[in-house]
Amino acid sequence: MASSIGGSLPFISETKSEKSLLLRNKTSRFPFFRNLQRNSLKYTCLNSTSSSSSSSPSSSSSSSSSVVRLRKNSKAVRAIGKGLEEADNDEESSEETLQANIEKSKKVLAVQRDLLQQIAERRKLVSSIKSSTVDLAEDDTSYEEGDNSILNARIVDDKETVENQNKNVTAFSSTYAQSTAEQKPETLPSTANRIGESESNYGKDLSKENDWSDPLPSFLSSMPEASTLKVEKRIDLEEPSQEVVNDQKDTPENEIKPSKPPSDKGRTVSGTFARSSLNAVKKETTVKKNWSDPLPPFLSSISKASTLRDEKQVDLEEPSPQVIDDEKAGGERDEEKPPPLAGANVMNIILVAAECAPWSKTGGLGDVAGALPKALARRGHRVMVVAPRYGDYAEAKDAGVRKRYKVHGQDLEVTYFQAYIDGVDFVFIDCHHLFRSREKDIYGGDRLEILKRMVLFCRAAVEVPWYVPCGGVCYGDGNLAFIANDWHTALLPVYLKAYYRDHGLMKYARSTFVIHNIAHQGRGPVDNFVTLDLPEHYIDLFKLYDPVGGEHLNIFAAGLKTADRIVTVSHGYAWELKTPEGGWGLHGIINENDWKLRGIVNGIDTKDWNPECDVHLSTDGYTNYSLETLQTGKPQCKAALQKELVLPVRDDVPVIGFIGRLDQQKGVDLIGEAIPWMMGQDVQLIMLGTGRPDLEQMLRNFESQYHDKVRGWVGFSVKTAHRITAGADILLMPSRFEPCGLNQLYAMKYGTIPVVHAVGGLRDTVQPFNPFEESGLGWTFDSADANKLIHALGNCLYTYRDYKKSWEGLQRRGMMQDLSWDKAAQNYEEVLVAANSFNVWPEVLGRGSKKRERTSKRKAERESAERQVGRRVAGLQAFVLCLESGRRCIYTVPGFAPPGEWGLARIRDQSWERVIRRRSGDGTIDGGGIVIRGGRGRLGSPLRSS
Ligand SMILES: Nc1ncnc2c1ncn2[C@@H]1O[C@H](COP(=O)(O)OP(=O)(O)O[C@H]2O[C@H](CO)[C@@H](O)[C@H](O)[C@H]2O)[C@@H](O)[C@H]1O
Repeated sequence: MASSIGGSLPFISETKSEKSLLLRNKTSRFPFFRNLQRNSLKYTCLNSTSSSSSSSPSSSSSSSSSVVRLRKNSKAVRAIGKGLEEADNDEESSEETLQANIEKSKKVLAVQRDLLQQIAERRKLVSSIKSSTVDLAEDDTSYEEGDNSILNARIVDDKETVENQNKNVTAFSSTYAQSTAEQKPETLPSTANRIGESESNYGKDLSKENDWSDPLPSFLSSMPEASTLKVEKRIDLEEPSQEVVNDQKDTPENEIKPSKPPSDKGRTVSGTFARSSLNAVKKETTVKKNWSDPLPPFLSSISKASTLRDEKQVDLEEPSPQVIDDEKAGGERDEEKPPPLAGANVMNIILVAAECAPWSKTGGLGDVAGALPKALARRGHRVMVVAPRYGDYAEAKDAGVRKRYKVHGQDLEVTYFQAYIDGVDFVFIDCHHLFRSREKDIYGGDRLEILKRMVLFCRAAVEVPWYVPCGGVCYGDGNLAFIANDWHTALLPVYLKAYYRDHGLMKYARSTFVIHNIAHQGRGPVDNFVTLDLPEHYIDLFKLYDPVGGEHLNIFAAGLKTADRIVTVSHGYAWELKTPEGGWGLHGIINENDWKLRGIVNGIDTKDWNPECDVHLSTDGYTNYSLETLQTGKPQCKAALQKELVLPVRDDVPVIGFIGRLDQQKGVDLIGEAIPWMMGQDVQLIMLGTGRPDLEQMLRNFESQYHDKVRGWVGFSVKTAHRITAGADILLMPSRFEPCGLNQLYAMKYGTIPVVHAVGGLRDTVQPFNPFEESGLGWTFDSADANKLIHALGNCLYTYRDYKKSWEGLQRRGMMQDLSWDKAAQNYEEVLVAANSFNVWPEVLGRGSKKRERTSKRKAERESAERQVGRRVAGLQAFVLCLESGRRCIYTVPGFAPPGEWGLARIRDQSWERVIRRRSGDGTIDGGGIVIRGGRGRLGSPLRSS
């Protein structure tokens, strides 16, 4: 019988020690179970008793001890048990007596069953109350609105029911409690409940932990347990213990799944826990709100817990700031702050330029200096822009740093102003004497004066990472990359080398020199060298002889030679620079340094130059427009432009725009040559520019001569530039050379069709229209010739008039391009990484061959290299870059990757040094470096293949 009962009721069949073990297991996983353990063991005895007494009359001792226990625990049970004892002692009893005893036994069982039944019902009731409080907590609105009558009635009903139910078990539980000397008072109220928990599992397999759970995590489902509440409370108010977190993770029914895969595991777990805790707190508070004292014991304890959290209640309707912060922090970090796009290549970048939009701008350089750094910052780099302070810039505050420099015998004080905008530190170097006086004409003054400005600017700029704290911390030279731009800052790489690197300082700061326009080189007499304040032997870097300038001092040349990398702003221009026509006397140096030159096409600032949100289109009849509203928005802008410039407001006439410096480069004179033809067409021409006086006058003449068709705006107006770009149908760019050109990019973004001379960046960015395939972005002409311009413009006008669909296709294709800086920024990053890596090479190679020296220095080299690359390097894979006689030629270790191009070198059992030496030993390398990617390991240690 016992076995059969045991078989069907595994819990009963378990030995005490087994059950104890089971409970201990539970206890170890759920802290609150520790408080249950003692009581649970008692229930185990009780259950054993009942099962024994009912299952096996022969096991009298067991039966009798059970009855003794029952007597201790309940008056009713005691009375019946007494009857049983008497029955046991009377072996000669009649059959009726036996029958009576059996009946009595049955009654005992019936009473027990009844008790169990009541307890089970009570437990159900508790569950339903809990779920109703969960509903309440979840439905804050209806609760808050005060429409609680039905709810309150139900709760009162429930409460009464609970109290009635409790009365039924009070005698049992209180007696039991009294008889249990070691029982702690605070656990008493929940005793019955625990019985309920135990007994409701009667007939179930308790080894299945599901029996202990409801949909809530187990520590929450045991809310009635006061001690449990305390545990919860502690957990809620403090960080969850690792054990608790692990318990949750380990326990299937308690799984609290993170909503997102944990990037920061600890934080996610913690955040999830905080949310769970919040729910628990909410439930408890709701209970407190609806139930008045006297409460059933287990609810009193909830009340106590709630009271203890009174100060938190305000936060409960709205989650506590801490919880929100936690969640936000987790969420934002996951969603809004993904790992940097630059990954392990993250570095400190300082872009130095003579102008920076929107504070100072005369052309495209200002645009680039204002936009490229933001794109680099978006990739995760720490980025600074250093520019002169020509005026009062509202955003920039005095950094409180003062420095003095002597330039050309003049003692000059420099101050630094600083702003942090869009993730970029903008540092403006102020020197009233040299910069502030030039607000209206930043490149004005005589040659020496300009040279002095640039000398001061570059000397101060190269030291900014040491003196100007940004966000409280100076950049320093760790993993630092300078980006110098055009001749104005070509001295920066030279100063970096002469003042610092030659002396073992800023050893791992690198410089990249960007060519926006090689036509301006900072040429001057060789005598000007003294102004540069450089060691005598540096003069060779500057001296240049060419048929145009004779022997002269060339700032641009020195920058090209000294920089670690050279970038120019398009692929086409990179090629042109190497030609005598495009190199402007520097093509020889460019060719020599071809290995470090790369073309990267500019992007555009899609916040500034975007028809959808262009601030200059929000007034005066202009409107913002998008691809969807192109057909209405753009004509509206066109009409507004015609109106503003007092031209006939006509939708059917093509409006041709020109924006740019009025100089030889921009080919504005070609427009002059084509004007007679153009005026024979039904067109309107709007030109905006400033520059050479003769060309400015030309614009004025055109306007007065063709007043019904031409407007020539002489001046610099950013607003008008934006409005022409939006209102014109066609943008003319007949530049003789154009390193990149930004206006054609802006035009395409605004649905304005470019007609350009296919040169430099214009050729790279404006694919010619192909009417057969309906492809391309505009019209190009292949030489700087007025007739060619006329031919291209004629085709364009023809399409505009007669092929509206093709025209719209051109507009849409242009607008749909991704012209943002993001791609370019990624390319710049590659260049900066290469600049950083390149110079590992001579330092690694340049050591003596003696083994001891090698060993002692290797560590320092390795550490330096690691510092420079900014992380542990090498390991499984390495790129080995070697240079051969000025040709860009990248080798890898023979046998492991194809030579002559980038390749993956899987280097087996070869030390870093041996790799280098083997290559250098066979005479194929006369310069070069190493780029290391990924993996773990250390430079200098054996590199093993995976
Ligand atoms: N009168 C005026 N009023 C208002 N705004 C005016 C203006 N004249 C010009 N601009 C603006 O200045 C910028 C000119 O940029 P460009 O790239 O066309 O020429 P720039 O030759 O100065 O730049 C050099 O550097 C850039 C950046 O690398 C290269 O794209 C380019 O080919 C190279 O010559 C545009 O934003 C344009 O709207």
